[in-house]
Parts: sequence; structure tokens; C-alpha cells
Amino acid sequence: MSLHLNAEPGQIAETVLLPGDPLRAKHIAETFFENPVLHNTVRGMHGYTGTYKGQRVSVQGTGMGIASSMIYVHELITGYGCKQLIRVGTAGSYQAHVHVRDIVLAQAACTDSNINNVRFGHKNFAPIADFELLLRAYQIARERGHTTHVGNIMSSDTFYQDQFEQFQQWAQFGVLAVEMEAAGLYTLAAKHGVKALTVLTISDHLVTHEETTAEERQLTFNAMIEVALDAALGG
Ligand SMILES: O=P(O)(O)O[C@H]1O[C@H](CO)[C@@H](O)[C@H]1O
Ligand SMILES: O=c1cc[nH]c(=O)[nH]1
Repeated sequence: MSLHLNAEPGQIAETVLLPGDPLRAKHIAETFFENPVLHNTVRGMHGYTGTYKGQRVSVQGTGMGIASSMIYVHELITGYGCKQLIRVGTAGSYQAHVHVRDIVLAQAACTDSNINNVRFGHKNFAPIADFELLLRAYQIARERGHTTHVGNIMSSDTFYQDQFEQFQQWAQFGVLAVEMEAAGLYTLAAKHGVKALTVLTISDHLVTHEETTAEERQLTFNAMIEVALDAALGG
């Protein structure tokens, strides 16, 4: 047990998928896991453990933003010994060639959060993905014919920005998309010597304002989950 997770010791698998939305955790467990068991109910932030192709795996909602998600990542690593943490989330595209429904694998994550300014005394730390997880996810996604981009993303503390156009500077420097958690996940993975990856589906577009239907998003989302599970569990 930890402050925000009421799973029993040993109840959470070493590999954990991390969606922001706790109802997405429920969907993942019910759709992809064999024999899912609900292991967390604190704050309604659902977490489940089951098996996928015979291997133990968990999924835990993290809430939105670096602040919330780092609480769960910290407790999963230090309280339950989790070793592979894969965020599965939605993102807004910064680039005309990165379309809605595409998959983005976050090789690294910039941030406007202050977490690492505080930690490293205003020197920069570059939060990066685990290379082997990234490579496996890329190979699997390409084999399955999913349009997949690998590169830098932005983990922002704010969803609604006062100066919307500021994203263009990040876009000019090649940043592919914006979400709100990866930089915190990659920082804690580095601190504790565990593996992390962020797999994203583009849900909206800051340049072209493209949109998808809920049904389309669900289908593409399921593709992303299977890429994440097979990359983590060697499928
Ligand atoms: O779809 P999830 O995983 O929640 O991720 C994205 O969606 C939320 C914002 O709507 C933020 O958490 C952002 O990172
Ligand atoms: O953080 C996010 C997630 C999806 N789309 C966005 O524009 N931002």
C-alpha cells in the first residue's frame, strides 16, 4: 500500500501501462487483459492487473498533468517495484505532416514544467525514452502499417495556453506534438533506473484543426495499446 494506491504488495505487475484517464485504464483492462482484477480504487484512479498473451501486466490511470502522474509513477516504482512504465495517451499535433490518428513515439520530452529546474538548479536535463522499448514499439507499429512518427514532444503544464501561437517555436525546432505527462515519467524513470516509453495517438491538430470521430479515435487508440503491450512484453 502507498498513499495513493491501495493495491496489496505484489499485486501490481512489473510492466504497467499508464493512461491519463482512469476510464481508459478500465477499457484497456476489459479489452486486452485476461482475468483483469481491479487493484486500485483510491480517488477513483482505477488500476488493474491481469495477463496479456499469458504475461502479467497492469494498467494504472494517472490523471492529467505532470504533477498528478508523477505521484503514481513514483509510488509504482518505489512502492511496488515496477520496472517498465509505458504511457499511452492522446496528443495534439504541432506539425502539418503529423495527422490525427497517427501514432507518435516520444523519443524525448521538452517541458514548460518547473520540475527539473528545481531538481537540477536551473541546468537542463533531457528526459528520454528507453531505447529498446522505443525501437521495439517502432518496429511493431511499422510492421502493422500504422503511420508512426518518432521524435521530440512537448509535455506542457497547461492545456489552455494564454498565447496559443507560442507552439510555433517548438514546431520550428521539430517538436511533433503536445501532451502533459511524458517529461515527468522519463525523469523518474532515469532517477530510479527503470524503463519508460510514451506512445501517443494524435487526437487533435493545432495547425490544421483536423478532428476525428469518437469511433475513429477508439480504433486508433486500440492499435496504440497493442503496440505498447507487444513492445513491453515481447509479442
Ligand atoms: O489522453 P491522456 O492520456 O489523458 O493525455 C492527454 O490528454 C489530457 C488532456 O486532455 C492530458 O492528460 C494529455 O496528456
Ligand atoms: O495535452 C494535450 C492532449 C491532446 N491534445 C492537446 O492539444 N493537448
